[in-house]
Amino acid sequence: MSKFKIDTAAKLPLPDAEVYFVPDFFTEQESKLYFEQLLEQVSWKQEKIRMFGKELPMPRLTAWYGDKAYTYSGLQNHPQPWLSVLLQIKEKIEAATGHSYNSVLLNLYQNGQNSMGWHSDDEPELGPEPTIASVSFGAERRFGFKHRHNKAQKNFYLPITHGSLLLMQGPTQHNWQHAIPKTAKPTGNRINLTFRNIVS
Ligand SMILES: O=C(O)CCC(=O)C(=O)O
Ligand SMILES: [Fe+2]
Repeated sequence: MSKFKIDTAAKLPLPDAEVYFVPDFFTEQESKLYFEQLLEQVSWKQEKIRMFGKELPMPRLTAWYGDKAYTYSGLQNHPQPWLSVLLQIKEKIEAATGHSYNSVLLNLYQNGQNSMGWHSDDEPELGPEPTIASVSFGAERRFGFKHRHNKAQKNFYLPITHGSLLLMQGPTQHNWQHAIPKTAKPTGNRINLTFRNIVS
C-alpha cells in the first residue's frame, strides 16, 4: 500500500487480499452534500438482469459515468459524461489512493430489500489485478466477503459507514467475492460509487 496516503486506513484481516477501509474519509458536511447532490443529479435507472433465462429487475438502481463502455452483469453499459460532483469525488479518491480511475458505477439501495449478490469485479476490461475504490453515503449497510477457493475460510462482514472509502486491490478479486446482503432492519437510501479503471 505504498501509494495509499491515508494513515487512518485499516487493512482488513483477509488472507489472499489487499483491502483497506477508511470509515470517515469524507467529513460529515461533505458527505451530506455529496449524498444530496448524487441522489438528485444522477440519472438512476432500474436495469434488468438476465438470470436463469428470465429477465428480472435489478434489486437496486444503477448509473454508469465515465470515459469508456463496459460490460457488467452481462449488460453493455454506455457511460454518461462526468458530472461535476463525480469529478470532485474522483479527484479526492485519486489523490488519496495514488491511482487514477476512468469510470464509476453507482448503486442506489433504496431499502433493506435492495441488495447486491456475491460477485468479484474481475471482468477482463479491468486488467489482471484491478484497484477498485468504493465510496458510500447514506444508510449504513453490511458488506460481506467470501473466499472463492478456501471453504474453511469464514466469511467476513463489515459495516460500511456514511462517508467511507473501501479500497480493494492486488489479488482481492481473484480470491474473494463480495456482496451487500438484504437486511430486515428498516433502512433508508444508501449510495455507493465504485471507481474503476478500464484498461481495454
Ligand atoms: O454497494 C456496495 O458497496 C458494493 C458495490 C459493488 O460491489 C459493485 O458495484 O461492484
Ligand atoms: Fe463489486
